[in-house]
Amino acid sequence: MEVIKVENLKKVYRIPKRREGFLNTFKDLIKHEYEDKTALADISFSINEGDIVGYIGPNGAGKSTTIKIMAGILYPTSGQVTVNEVIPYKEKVRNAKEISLIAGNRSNLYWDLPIIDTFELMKRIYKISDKKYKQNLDLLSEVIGIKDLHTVPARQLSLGQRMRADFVASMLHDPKIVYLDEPTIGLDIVAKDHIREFIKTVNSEKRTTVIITSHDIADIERICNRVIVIDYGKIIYSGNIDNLNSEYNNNKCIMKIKLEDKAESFNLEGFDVKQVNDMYSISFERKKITPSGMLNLLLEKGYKIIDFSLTEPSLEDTIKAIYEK
Ligand SMILES: Nc1ncnc2c1ncn2[C@@H]1O[C@H](COP(=O)(O)OP(=O)(O)OP(=O)(O)O)[C@@H](O)[C@H]1O
Repeated sequence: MEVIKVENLKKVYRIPKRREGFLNTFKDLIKHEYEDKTALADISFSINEGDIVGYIGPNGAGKSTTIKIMAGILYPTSGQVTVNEVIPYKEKVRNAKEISLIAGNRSNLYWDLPIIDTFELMKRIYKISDKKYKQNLDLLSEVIGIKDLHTVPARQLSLGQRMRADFVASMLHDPKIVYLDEPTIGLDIVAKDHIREFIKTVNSEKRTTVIITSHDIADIERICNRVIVIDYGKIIYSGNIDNLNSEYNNNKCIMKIKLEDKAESFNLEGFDVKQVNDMYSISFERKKITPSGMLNLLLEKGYKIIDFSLTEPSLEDTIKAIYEK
């Protein structure tokens, strides 16, 4: 079932022009001039219930702008967004009941209060019943591991603990859709894994739809079943992660070999060869030659191979290649 539909979304920011110099600053105060900045040129996609979608792109691509429009914080310049059959920026309150927006660089917790007080406040704001509140608080605190921290003020928490408490605060009302903007930014590897597992658990137990933006490709690789890549406010890829690798890398693979005779010079015409320490790395496309075909070719040419390994470009390599294009 489709829960989010975005059609021909466009967002142009109007920015006041600022010129250098005292006189110009004075003139700018009297007569405002503006310039247009297109953040979203034309974005269309739909997302089904229970999907975990990675919404990625380089800095300034338009990810946060899209999320803010879907969350009802911003109006688009043109186009249409429907979230749970609601136009989010027109019916903000109705929309807010069904969603949650969690940003790694901002907190929803009250700084000086014990975190349980923020949770209680969420209970009142969202009119959560006593039964549901208790159930969710117990379950979420247990899964994310903050049961012992309920009485600690937010300002005394580490970044990782604060982030986990933020997740609990934002999930108490059982949102159908969760927007995550850089949810693991600044966290250590263990804390990142904890957050990723939590997202997967909530998604599978409650069928929560999750849209996540992150510059940490591991977030996308570990939890998403689909990815949308945008750049300059346009979609450049939408589909599953495996296809992304084959579509952009032509099923490239890299064979690293170590030769018996270290002094032997090595070159393979028609292939990209690099020397890395005492090994050579050969890049080739599977559709041109299979890995076993490559091994046979090397043996036929008389090279004595004493060690070898085969790798495929990581998702990070693929996405880097897309951004560079
Ligand atoms: N409030 C604003 N006023 C003017 N321009 C803005 C505003 N917010 C964003 N922009 C511009 O719109 C474009 C898209 O910004 P946006 O924050 O959506 O990108 P992003 O993909 O989230 O980037 P990042 O990965 O760096 O967070 C950028 O060029 C940015 O400078």
